Amino acid sequence: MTRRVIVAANWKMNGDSALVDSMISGLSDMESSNVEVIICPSFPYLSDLNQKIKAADLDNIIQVGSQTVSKFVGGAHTGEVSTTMLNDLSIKYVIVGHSERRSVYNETSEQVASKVHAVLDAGLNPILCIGETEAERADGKIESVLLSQIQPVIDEIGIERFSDVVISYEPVWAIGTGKAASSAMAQETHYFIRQLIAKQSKQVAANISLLYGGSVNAANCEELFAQPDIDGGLVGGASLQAEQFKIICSAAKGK
Ligand SMILES: O=C(CO)COP(=O)(O)O
Repeated sequence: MTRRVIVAANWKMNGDSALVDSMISGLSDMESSNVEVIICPSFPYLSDLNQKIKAADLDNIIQVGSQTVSKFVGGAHTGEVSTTMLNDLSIKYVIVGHSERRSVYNETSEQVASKVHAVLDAGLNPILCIGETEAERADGKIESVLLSQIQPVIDEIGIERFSDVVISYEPVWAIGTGKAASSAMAQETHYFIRQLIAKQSKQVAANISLLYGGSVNAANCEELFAQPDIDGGLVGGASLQAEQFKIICSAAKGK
């Protein structure tokens, strides 16, 4: 896949039917651009959001994604949702390995790799989240942590298929804290990630889309997205307000 500009909304476990409706009306004046806009609500709202996007003629601008998925295709897995089900609902993207899933639900990088594999096999687009904690940064472990999160995925799917993965670098200390990484710090880490991939394939490194996530808002998005190795963002809190989210999507235009 070639490098794309993407702004994705991760609603996390927030929102309800009213939010779906207010987002559709708030985003109804969005125009088509080079930016792929994706909204990832909780499972119960995927179908409703997707149908309302189509009904509002926004489906050439906004796509829908889920926040996680099972690595299994079906069967006795109570509480889980499969890629087959997401395909059935015409969902195109899946966030995989968000730090909240890793830390609260103990997802390992090997499990995350299996999920990425399942997502690709189903013809869906994975958004793989990686990022270090504050303590790991303080200990100078950023690079080894990022490698330990990326390499199991490359080992699982092979470097050629890795270009179909969108990466979101989300330093854990920047998530939900209001303390985004500075644009220089984010660029430095994105550059490192691209170089790390380039050691295995220069072509994949050039083509892969690298998003930044962690306290992206209407005030800091422009500077972050202006960085050469930042191809867009994965937005939490600020994606729950249509006006802020539109500003963030606009800031990625023309990259
Ligand atoms: O975790 C995030 C997106 O996946 C970032 O969340 P915030 O934008 O709320 O910091």
